[in-house]
Amino acid sequence: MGIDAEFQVPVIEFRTGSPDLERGTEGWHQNCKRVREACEMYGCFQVVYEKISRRVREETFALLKDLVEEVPLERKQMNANPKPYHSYFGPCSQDSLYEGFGIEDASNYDSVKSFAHIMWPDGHPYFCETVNTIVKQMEELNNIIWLMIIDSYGLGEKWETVMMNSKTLLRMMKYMSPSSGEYRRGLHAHTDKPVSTIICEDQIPGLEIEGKDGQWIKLSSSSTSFVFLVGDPLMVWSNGRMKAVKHRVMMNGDKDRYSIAAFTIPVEGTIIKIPEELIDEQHPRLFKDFDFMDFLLFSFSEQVKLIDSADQIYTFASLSPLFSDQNHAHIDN
Ligand SMILES: O=C(O)CCC(=O)C(=O)O
Ligand SMILES: [Fe+2]
Repeated sequence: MGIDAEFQVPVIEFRTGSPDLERGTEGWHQNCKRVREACEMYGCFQVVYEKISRRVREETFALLKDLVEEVPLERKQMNANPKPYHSYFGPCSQDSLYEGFGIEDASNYDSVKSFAHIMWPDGHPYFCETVNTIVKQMEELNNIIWLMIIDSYGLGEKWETVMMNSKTLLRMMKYMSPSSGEYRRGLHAHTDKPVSTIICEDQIPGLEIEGKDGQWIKLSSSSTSFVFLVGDPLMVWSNGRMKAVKHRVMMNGDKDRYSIAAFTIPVEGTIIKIPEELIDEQHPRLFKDFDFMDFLLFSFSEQVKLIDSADQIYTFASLSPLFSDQNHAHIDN
């Protein structure tokens, strides 16, 4: 399927200190509308957010490069967690360009500290401070977006608490550059299993999202922008209004790509449930309620490997198999 480099996903600017970020203002409501439209039409958008400084981004990526280059593999492999997608993955074959680390609940300083103590004997306090700072800021950005989503559907306070009860899983990634001239897969096409994701990349592009007709759209971000992606549980929560966008990472050129992603993971026992306000005659309930962790475990289980990533949520929670088959049958590449 082709690449459409011309096509752009929406770019929404959250200006620091402007009234647009004060809940209830005219500017806030305009942003709510933009965020909702982007999530419903594209399942993602780029957000310009200067409150997270270039400096903290640069420092984080410099530290990530040190981590990748300096720490021996045996230590990296000690970044283990029984929860799916929370651990270290090294290049598992010569074919693989991907290497990634996971820190659960990374806005909590102690979590970053335990990670750093495994990687470096002295616990690298500068790593802890920098990484914890950027995660807290990314979490704040995620919370603003979440409040905008709630307000865009006219929902009440109850939903704010549910969201604020989530934790942030940080993944830090390196994608090796392929041999010269090649255009190769760094990460397979998938939809995200956490509620939502904010991605921050370091200058080298590579992230692509699937557009309406199956064409791939390359995203290019700047040093002040981030990508927000709707995950499967958020799509369910919105009763299918929002789109969980399929995305992948493709590499070419001779530079490695580094990125970090803040994933929203609800606390243990959270039930993903469609708000009553989003169910009516025109919008009948499309999904059953489910425990978030059951879905995460399901989507990483052996039995699911043959199901396309975007279809897994329908297999797991759709109330109408027909809806799933007709709208989401496609073959992964
Ligand atoms: O590295 C990226 O830009 C994307 C990572 C991603 O999609 C994921 O880890 O789910
Ligand atoms: Fe992803």
